[in-house]
Amino acid sequence: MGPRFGRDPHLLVRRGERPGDVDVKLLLDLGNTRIKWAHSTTGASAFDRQGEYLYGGRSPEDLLDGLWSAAMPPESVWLCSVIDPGFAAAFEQAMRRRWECPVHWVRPQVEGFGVRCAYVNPLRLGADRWAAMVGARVLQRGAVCILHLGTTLTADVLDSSGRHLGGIIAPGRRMLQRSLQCGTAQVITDSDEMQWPEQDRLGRDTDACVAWGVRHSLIGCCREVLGAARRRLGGEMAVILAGGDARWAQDLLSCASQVEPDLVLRGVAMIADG
Ligand SMILES: Nc1ncnc2c1ncn2[C@@H]1O[C@H](COP(=O)(O)OP(=O)(O)O)[C@@H](O)[C@H]1O
Ligand SMILES: CC(C)(COP(=O)(O)O)[C@@H](O)C(=O)NCCC(=O)O
Repeated sequence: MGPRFGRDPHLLVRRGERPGDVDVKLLLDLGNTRIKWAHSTTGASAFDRQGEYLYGGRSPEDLLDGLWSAAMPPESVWLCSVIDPGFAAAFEQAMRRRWECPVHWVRPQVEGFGVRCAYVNPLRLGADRWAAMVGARVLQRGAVCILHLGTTLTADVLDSSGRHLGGIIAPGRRMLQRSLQCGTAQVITDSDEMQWPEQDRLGRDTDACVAWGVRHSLIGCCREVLGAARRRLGGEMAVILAGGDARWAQDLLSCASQVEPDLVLRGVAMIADG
């Protein structure tokens, strides 16, 4: 029996379509907030985003029920993970038990897929940041700044030769909001959903003050990074916005940018294609 997507409160975007019984790679992006997954048959230009889940405290077995419902197992699995290594290992074992197919981990490299990593120890770089840079090179051959607005806000800058010049890691939208609630006694907000009433960009109650504070923190940080990237590159670059809050940020950044919520999966597809 296939997964019961319709009744699952954790499925956020759209129901996973059943892959046909053909050789399909399963691409997984295990982020700190959500699992995103896609199918790929012919590589980077043809990956097919399937859906996304919040983890919701569920077991790997439960999560897998929602990821693949075809009779044939995937040809291979490509796993890009930045979550707890113990949970990721349990996830891998569950997949191996279920499908007996190869499971490949995305690992950052000194150099590969047209990208040269700035880290002295590339294995310390998040696998999702590496995959995003590989994905960005498919989309942009020139200099590029990736702003990834997920659980965290990360930025990574590549010059036109694919040299990674470095980046930043900062708290993301929900993390910022929750840190205020966790770290204070009286900053209490009514909901996780933030509203930005079009006033003068200053709040007049706690909800609005937090909403504007979070927004200014994120957008101000993005603008600082873009300025630093321009100075370092000595000129303009393309801007790619990725992650769950990419669309939200695009409206606010007032610069030319391309939204690619699935940039990590695009990179994983490229890596899986060899
Ligand atoms: N229903 C939701 N649950 C959690 N986060 C959401 C939701 N809708 C939008 N978001 C935003 O998406 C961000 C997470 O983006 P995502 O790309 O999934 O992160 P990650 O790759 O780190 O798992 C959160 O910071 C949050 O602001
Ligand atoms: C910075 C990150 C937490 C971002 O994860 P995300 O917000 O996409 O879930 C992840 O890339 C990570 O754990 N990186 C390891 C440290 C580093 O990149 O230097």
